[in-house]
Amino acid sequence: MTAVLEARALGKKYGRRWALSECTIDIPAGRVVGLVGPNGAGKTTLLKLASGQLEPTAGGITVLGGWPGSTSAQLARVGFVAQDTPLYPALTVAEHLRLGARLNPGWDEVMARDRIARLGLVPAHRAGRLSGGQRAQLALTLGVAKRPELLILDEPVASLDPLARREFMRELMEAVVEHRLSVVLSSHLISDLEKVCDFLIVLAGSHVRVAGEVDRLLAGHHRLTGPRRDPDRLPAGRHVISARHTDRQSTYVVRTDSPIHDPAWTVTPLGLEDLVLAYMDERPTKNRPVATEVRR
Ligand SMILES: Nc1ncnc2c1ncn2[C@@H]1O[C@H](COP(=O)(O)OP(=O)(O)OP(=O)(O)O)[C@@H](O)[C@H]1O
Repeated sequence: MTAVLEARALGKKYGRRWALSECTIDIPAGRVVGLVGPNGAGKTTLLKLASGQLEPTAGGITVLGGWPGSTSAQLARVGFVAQDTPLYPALTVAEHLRLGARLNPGWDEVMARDRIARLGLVPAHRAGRLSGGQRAQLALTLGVAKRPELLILDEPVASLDPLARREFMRELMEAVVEHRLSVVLSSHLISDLEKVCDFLIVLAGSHVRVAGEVDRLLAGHHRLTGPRRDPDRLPAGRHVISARHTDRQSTYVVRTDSPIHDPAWTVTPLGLEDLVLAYMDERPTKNRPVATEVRR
């Protein structure tokens, strides 16, 4: 299967500070990718590099086999909805749709109109008078109706109410299935991502902490709970991702390829949120391997 996004030692510096560093990932086509990490981790920077809005300082990135933003054909294949839903405040909803139709060769007029009607957006209203959530819905409509092959969404649902969020996620999944759309979606709402994502990237401190298929990542990580002890007394071959201790008890999240049969430990599986939090909690250390899963 072709990769929708390939990054090799990708880095971006603002002034003297790296916003993204040594980012190497392969995202297969047809996936819904959840991009998570703490504030300032580098998520928006990665998404802007992928959509051609920023130039790398180091390394390289290809999207759908081409340089991001290099040609109008390449731009037409990638949809991007920014975190701050940039619209033209003086233009009406209908004028935004007309602009979308003029700028995008694959524009789906029926879909755009249906979506606007279903959301109850009034075509004659100016974007500057819409609520934050309504603006986000309009921006999302423009991104989806463009019919891109890859849709990049930077915190698209943050300003939507819970019902609208659920509805949007459902529509997104329909578009993935019907139009073979690939999606990269950044969000702090892991419970939403859990429902739709089959590929996960955790960024923290400008580095990729983990990347791979959600099922395989969940199968390869465990929580170990037992009497307090140091990590060097853990069974061999386990990478410690996070550790917490009380006076009497230690709790580790470990990555391992083999089953753990050690009666000294209670072994429990992890959910997506536990996994994400463990990697976000991880202190950057030079010697700790980045758990990047390679495509099969
Ligand atoms: N235009 C800019 N000029 C200087 N520094 C920037 C610029 N944009 C981002 N940064 C810095 O780069 C780092 C990564 O920012 P980025 O916006 O990519 O993080 P993020 O993971 O998207 O954060 P959030 O979850 O808060 O949206 C931060 O330290 C931020 O301050």
